[in-house]
Amino acid sequence: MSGKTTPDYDAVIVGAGFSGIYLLHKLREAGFNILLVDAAAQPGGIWYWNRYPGARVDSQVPLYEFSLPDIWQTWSWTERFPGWEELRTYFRHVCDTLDLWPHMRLGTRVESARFAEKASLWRLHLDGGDTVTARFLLPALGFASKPYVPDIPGLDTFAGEWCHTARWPQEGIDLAGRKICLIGTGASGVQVAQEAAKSADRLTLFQRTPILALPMRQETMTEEGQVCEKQGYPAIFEQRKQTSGGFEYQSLEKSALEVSDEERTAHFEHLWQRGGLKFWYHNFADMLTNREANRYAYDFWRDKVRERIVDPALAEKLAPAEPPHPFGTKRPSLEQNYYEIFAQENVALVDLKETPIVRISADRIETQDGAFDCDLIVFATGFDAGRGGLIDMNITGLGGLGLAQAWNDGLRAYLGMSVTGFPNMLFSYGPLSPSGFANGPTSAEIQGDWICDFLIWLRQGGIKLFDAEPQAETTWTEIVAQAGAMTLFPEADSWYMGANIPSKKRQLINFPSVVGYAAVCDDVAQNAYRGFAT
Ligand SMILES: Cc1cc2nc3c(=O)[nH]c(=O)nc-3n(C[C@H](O)[C@H](O)[C@H](O)COP(=O)(O)OP(=O)(O)OC[C@H]3O[C@@H](n4cnc5c(N)ncnc54)[C@H](O)[C@@H]3O)c2cc1C
Repeated sequence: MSGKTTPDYDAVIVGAGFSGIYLLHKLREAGFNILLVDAAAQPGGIWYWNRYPGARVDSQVPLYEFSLPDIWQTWSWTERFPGWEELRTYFRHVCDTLDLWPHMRLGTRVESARFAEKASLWRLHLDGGDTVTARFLLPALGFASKPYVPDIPGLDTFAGEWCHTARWPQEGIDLAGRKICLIGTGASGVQVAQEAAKSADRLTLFQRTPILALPMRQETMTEEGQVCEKQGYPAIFEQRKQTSGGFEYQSLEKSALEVSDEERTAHFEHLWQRGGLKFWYHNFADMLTNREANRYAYDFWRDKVRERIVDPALAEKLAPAEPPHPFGTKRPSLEQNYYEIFAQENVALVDLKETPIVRISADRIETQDGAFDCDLIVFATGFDAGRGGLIDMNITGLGGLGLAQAWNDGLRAYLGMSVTGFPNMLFSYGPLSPSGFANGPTSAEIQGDWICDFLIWLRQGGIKLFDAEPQAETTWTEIVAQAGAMTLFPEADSWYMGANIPSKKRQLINFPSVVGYAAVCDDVAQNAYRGFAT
């Protein structure tokens, strides 16, 4: 195949999560010849890899599903916050209903992708040795394709089992009777902890920063109940595009500082009782921009959590009197009984700020002040978010420039989809788009529709090549930084700021408004795809 100037496909999509599947459906409908490749053996994206005990979504349905009527009219959920098994079954239903299987090559990793300049096409090397070519490359790798495992001395000498939550063995791991050391208290750490506490002989949870977790308030859902609810779905799907997080509500228009103490507390209480992430996205207008407003939210959260913890020393570690960072500037997760598990005899908390890990040996983790026996280490230590999966795909653009090299001094991308020097490539749910702040399916559909329209426009114009103009890329990258600077996000050492990965440049990696982003993308499209050289 090498040397051909006519590509095998109009486009190759990499990734079979919400973004890739939506793109495949839209582009096929528009008459393009498409191949979708995914390293995972089943569709579902992160819900294939993150199948640890307790893995479930924090965005409730119907927000966390496609808005395509053929799909939701023929599907019903059993839980408001579905787990990974149900999400995987949902994805199979989507692929059956939309007849996507013939266009998908699963269990196949893209090892590298190189832009062939003379032929103006992408050449992809797949594991197993095959090569495919495409006019357009559409990586839909999500932000969480590259798990991060900290470099702790001695891990190679550990005699037990260890794994990252996003590389949980597909056959599962029985947690019953195990001595488990769980490192990390982000969303995945909370979910594993709740499950492990049920049956582990010993669960030791290593915390660097307390998670400011919110009550999930899970609900079971019946088919009959959903028949009624579905009447409201089209409005909800429309509404989620009009908000900053891609959820059903926007933050309030009021400041937390302009209302009385009673009114403020009543709104906090209302959000708290309703559960889910609403306390994050439907709170006062200035919660994420004003320290004083934010502090009210933190204090409310702290007092609610402390009511559930009897031991004052433990309460200070899990819900400190002073906020570890402004509320909501690290992704809050949802919990079901997280704060209660620490009262169990088989559960212990280790504060890594007080006593950092020194090394791992054959059967224990050693910290500065103690040693903790274990036969299973679980790393819930997050991801090299945004860029990791793209860099690992070994993408080479014009003049032999690799993406890793292009991002050496920090992330840059026009509209969070296109990097100058990497023509005919558009990625979804990537860095400098709203991704990390956006409800997944909302983002998949907004970007998927936009990418599909762009490829149709190129086809209509007989245009075979586009590249982001350097100035457009620089301007967008600055806009994201400026938007971030107006918020409290830069005050936290979070993955949103790239701070979880040693040597990663500190910058806000996502644009903090879905609706604002969609408006800019629309405007670019209305203006003959301004900022793209063709
Ligand atoms: C544990 C966890 C919980 C989450 N919870 C929520 C939530 O509550 N709400 C929310 O909105 N979002 C949540 N997210 C974010 C989530 O990523 C999005 O909701 C959504 O799944 C993104 O879909 P995607 O298609 O863009 O990417 P993904 O679902 O990440 O899919 C990317 C796919 O690309 C494939 N891939 C990567 N590299 C290669 C390669 N080189 N070759 C071949 N295939 C490759 C991967 O195998 C993967 O299947 C969560 C993420 C994680 C990790």
